Amino acid sequence: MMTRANIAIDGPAGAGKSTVAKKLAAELGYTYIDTGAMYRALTWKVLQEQADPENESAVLHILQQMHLELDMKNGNVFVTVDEKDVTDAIRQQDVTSLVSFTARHARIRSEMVEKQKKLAEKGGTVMDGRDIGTAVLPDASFKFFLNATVEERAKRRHAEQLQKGMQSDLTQLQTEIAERDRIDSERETAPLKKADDALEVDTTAMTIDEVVSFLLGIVREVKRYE
Ligand SMILES: Nc1ncnc2c1ncn2[C@@H]1O[C@H](COP(=O)(O)OP(=O)(O)O)[C@@H](O)[C@H]1O
Ligand SMILES: Nc1ccn([C@@H]2O[C@H](COP(=O)(O)OP(=O)(O)O)[C@@H](O)[C@H]2O)c(=O)n1
Repeated sequence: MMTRANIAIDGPAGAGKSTVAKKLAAELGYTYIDTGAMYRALTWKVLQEQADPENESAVLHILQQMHLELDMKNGNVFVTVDEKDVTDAIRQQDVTSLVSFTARHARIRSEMVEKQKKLAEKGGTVMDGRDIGTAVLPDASFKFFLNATVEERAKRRHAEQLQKGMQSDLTQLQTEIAERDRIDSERETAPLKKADDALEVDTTAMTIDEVVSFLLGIVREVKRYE
């Protein structure tokens, strides 16, 4: 019988994780779990409460009090905090520039990892983030680490923001992405890092469909021989 695997997708900002994870999940009939949206939602709430993102106890208190929900509707992730739809708000610049600071604390990460493990306990998930292969799902059946040059990742985000009618400055975006990757890679707890047993895929010169087909090929091929 085909088992329902868990698939871990990690990588730096703009590598294509959420786009690819969503499509892979749809192809396999799996649930997509966007862990970045969880850290973003927490950061949104920290901003609302005018708390200091560097203050671990204050951030932890907010996390323990807030009610966070992730739902898929028509192929998109909707995020609710305390009954309020924050789907668009969590993608705004104020949240983006602070999220790596709230995500740096050990106690925050341990609460988040617990929640994420629970979401995946029945299998059949595609989960994307920074520490999925290393900390959240170390036993995942498939681990991918998507990467691309920082120039390409900034270009992709720039195109996306312009398409959404948002303001965007390519040079600034590249600096912001590189800085966020630096903070994510240098933190002490579960830094952004390829798991030793993950397959790294350089997507710089690949289209979205090429990346999806490549990953899907591996998942289907391996499952056939399980
Ligand atoms: N291989 C690719 N080629 C071109 N554009 C891509 C590719 N992968 C993703 N994108 C686009 O780049 C942007 C960032 O992708 P996203 O999935 O949000 O990245 P991540 O989740 O890794 O931050 C999106 O607009 C997406 O459509
Ligand atoms: N598993 C995860 C997911 C996200 N994060 C943090 O949350 C931020 C936002 O993640 P995201 O996946 O939404 O970011 P993008 O790659 O979409 O820009 C990251 O820069 C990390 O600081 C994390 O620490 N661990």
